[in-house]
Amino acid sequence: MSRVIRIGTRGSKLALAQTGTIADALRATGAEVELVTVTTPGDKSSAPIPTIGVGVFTSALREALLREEVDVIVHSYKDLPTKPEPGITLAAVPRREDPRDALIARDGLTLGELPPGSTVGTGSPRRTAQLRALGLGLEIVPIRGNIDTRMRKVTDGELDAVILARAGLARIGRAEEITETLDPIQMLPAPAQGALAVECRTGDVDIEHLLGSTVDDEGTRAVATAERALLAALEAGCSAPVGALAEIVEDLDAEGRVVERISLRGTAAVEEDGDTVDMVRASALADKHEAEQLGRTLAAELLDLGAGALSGPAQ
Ligand SMILES: NCc1[nH]cc(CCC(=O)O)c1CC(=O)O
Repeated sequence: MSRVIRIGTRGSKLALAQTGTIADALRATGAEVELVTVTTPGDKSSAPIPTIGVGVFTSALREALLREEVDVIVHSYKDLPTKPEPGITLAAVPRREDPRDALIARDGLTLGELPPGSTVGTGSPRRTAQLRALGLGLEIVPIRGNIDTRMRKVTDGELDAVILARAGLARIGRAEEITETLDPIQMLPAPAQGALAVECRTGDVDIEHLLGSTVDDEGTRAVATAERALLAALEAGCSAPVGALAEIVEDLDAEGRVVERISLRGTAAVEEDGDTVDMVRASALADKHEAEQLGRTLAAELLDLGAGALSGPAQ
């Protein structure tokens, strides 16, 4: 392509790392790529994310895309609102990193080794609810800030531990400080955690085809679709207490042939007067081409089990 491809990015270390992988992949095809930094209101605010809403990091990037200041934008998929944005196309979902959550604790401790009363920092209602459900007697401390700021609270001795997405730590080169990668049986990740969403303007077919043929990964798209359909059906924003993990698994069909299916596990909070009183869990299996339906079916099951129809920021 003869035109220079402008990729819009936030200025954080994580955003630059994520955008960098897409820029590198496009450059490898011979394309000329330029990075354009966009400052979002979410970068300037110090309010807790559940208060300011999930859209704060994405809307400024989308506005820059719609104003034609940039041609491609890259998000952490889990930070995207579930509602589609008119004029914007999800052109690629690249191969996902490890979706699990990670513990960074003092003295190399694991979750099970933290004594009752230990302080664990997280700003996520999903992580908070699942930690409480484990019944370890941990004290959950609300925190925010970028990954480095959160990690510093452990190295400075202010907190005993923090929980962060493994993918983010890997992307900024700090995965070796993880003291335990949490088993999804204890802690289901956020829907689409560890995956990226690469967007372009609807109708910009050159860019759409380029992204689709270079960085899109069909399997990741399928699992992320199942997880996000579950989230959407619960009408929850990314900061609501919902966890989901879909995986491609091999199964046998009626004739004994090996086929790929999607397995989906989900968890959601049972709420009373806005407080989480319990977490319910369920799982299901479906054909690889029925990702969306699988997510909706599992959401219906979680609602039957008492999950609250969530009213969180669903922008
Ligand atoms: N909500 C913030 C956010 N958005 C994406 C990531 C990490 C990368 C990812 O999950 O893809 C993080 C940090 C975290 O949750 O630890």
